[in-house]
Amino acid sequence: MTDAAGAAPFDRLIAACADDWRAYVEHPFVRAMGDGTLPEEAFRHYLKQDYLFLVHFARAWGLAVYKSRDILELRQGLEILKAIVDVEMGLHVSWCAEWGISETELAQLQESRATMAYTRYVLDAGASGDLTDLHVALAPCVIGYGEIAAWLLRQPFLKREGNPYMRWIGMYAGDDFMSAAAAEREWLNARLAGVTPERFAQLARIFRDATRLEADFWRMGLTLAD
Ligand SMILES: Cc1ncc(CO)c(N)n1
Repeated sequence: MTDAAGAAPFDRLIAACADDWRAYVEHPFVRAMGDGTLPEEAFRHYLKQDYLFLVHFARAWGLAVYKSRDILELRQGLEILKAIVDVEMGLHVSWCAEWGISETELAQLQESRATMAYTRYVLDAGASGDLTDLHVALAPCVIGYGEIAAWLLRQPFLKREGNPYMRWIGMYAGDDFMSAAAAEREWLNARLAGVTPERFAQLARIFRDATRLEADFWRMGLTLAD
């Protein structure tokens, strides 16, 4: 689906905050995973906070269920919610274990300010807006991580052998995540087609805010900020 200028609506959201989007996708944390130089301590900090992120991410999809207007939307939200709770969180816990982070430690984590800012922003965008506002706030996660993994795979500096972060890259570049990202992109393109310029500007603001908060999440990992 394209507009008169030939760009899909979701690509126009990215174009509306191109510098912020690039700063997020090509963040120093991301590059350091790619070339394998990311300190393990930074990755561990990120993994722990990402566990807390996933809890609120699941809540956000619960909110999507609540904001649904028909059975299709209900089903879509419910399936994603179930996938996060039943599959992704379990994977995350076992992955943390491999990185030396126990379930007990996860249960006692203190949430960092960057995690709070980002997750509560998304929940508020959804609570005060409609399902489209919520999806737009979630797009930097759902679509962004796929873009990041795909971007890394194209970089000449990517270290494929003996890189402890290759598995992270492989997971987000994998079929499961990529097809979820593609479905999200399609849903957004359909929803954004034909919105008024005023509405588009509103959504572009949410998208930009959420993108900047994702970049802050990377920075939190790098600086070990609490
Ligand atoms: C912070 C963050 N954004 C996006 C994703 C992808 O689901 C994730 N796991 N964590």
